[in-house]
Amino acid sequence: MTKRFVHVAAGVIKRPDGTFLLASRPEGKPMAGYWEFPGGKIEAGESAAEALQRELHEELGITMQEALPWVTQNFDYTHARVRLHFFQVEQWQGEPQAHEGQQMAWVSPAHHAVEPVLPANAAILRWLALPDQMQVGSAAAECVLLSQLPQQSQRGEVCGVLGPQPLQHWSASDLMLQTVRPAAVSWCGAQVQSHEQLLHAARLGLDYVWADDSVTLAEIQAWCVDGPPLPLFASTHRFPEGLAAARHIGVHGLLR
Ligand SMILES: Nc1nc2c([nH]c(=O)n2[C@H]2C[C@H](O)[C@@H](COP(=O)(O)OP(=O)(O)OP(=O)(O)O)O2)c(=O)[nH]1
Ligand SMILES: [Mg+2]
Repeated sequence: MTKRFVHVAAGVIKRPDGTFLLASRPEGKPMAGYWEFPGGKIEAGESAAEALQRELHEELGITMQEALPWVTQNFDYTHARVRLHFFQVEQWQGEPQAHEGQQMAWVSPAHHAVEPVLPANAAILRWLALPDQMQVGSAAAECVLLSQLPQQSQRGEVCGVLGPQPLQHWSASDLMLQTVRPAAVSWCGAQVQSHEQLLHAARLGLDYVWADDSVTLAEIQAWCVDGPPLPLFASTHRFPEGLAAARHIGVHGLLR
């Protein structure tokens, strides 16, 4: 019999300098000593955001003021099969305090400094280094080239906070020909035009997808309802109101 999912809400509590909070799991819980994002199980009748609000108050004594839905991850532990609903929390009241005897650490995307981290969180930690506004190549024109001419999309560079690092950026049609993520690249993403393509990118373990201009706002909203399985970029002109509006519905960032 397949185990039922235990639904969990977890918060990436982020300060303006980009550092975020990790906490160690207290003694007595499964996987005690492992580091995690504060949060916990969603109780009957609660939305994921409501559960996070309650957990952050119980565990850290803070009052969350806004939660931006981000990504959802499934993981099979021996103790449970979990579905993790991650949010980014950038506004809260109070100073986080360890209410449950946990250790706490503010860490940066480039340097986590605490170990071991719960295995379901490995991809999450990588993804926190993705900028929220991205273009591929050193000029916007190259981005257009990369996305429109698949034969030229073998290798580019991610700009933004990543600095120049090898990137594989596939067109939607190239994506569907792939069966594994290439080993030699630091970052691997793809253009997507359908939900099927988005799910394929997640199965390959990619770092992001870009819903190109052919994807409607309604489709983007539908893909975000339950949290996309990996960071989702949308096109800049799909969100003329800007990045904040996109993040509000669960889009990671904008790509031009
Ligand atoms: N809070 C949190 N849980 C995570 C993360 N990653 C991850 O795999 N998990 C797993 C570990 C657990 O199996 C599950 C969370 O369940 P939990 O038992 O810690 O939840 P809780 O805080 O409500 O604890 P309790 O009241 O039941 O003692 O999700 C994460 O980043 N944060
Ligand atoms: Mg917890």
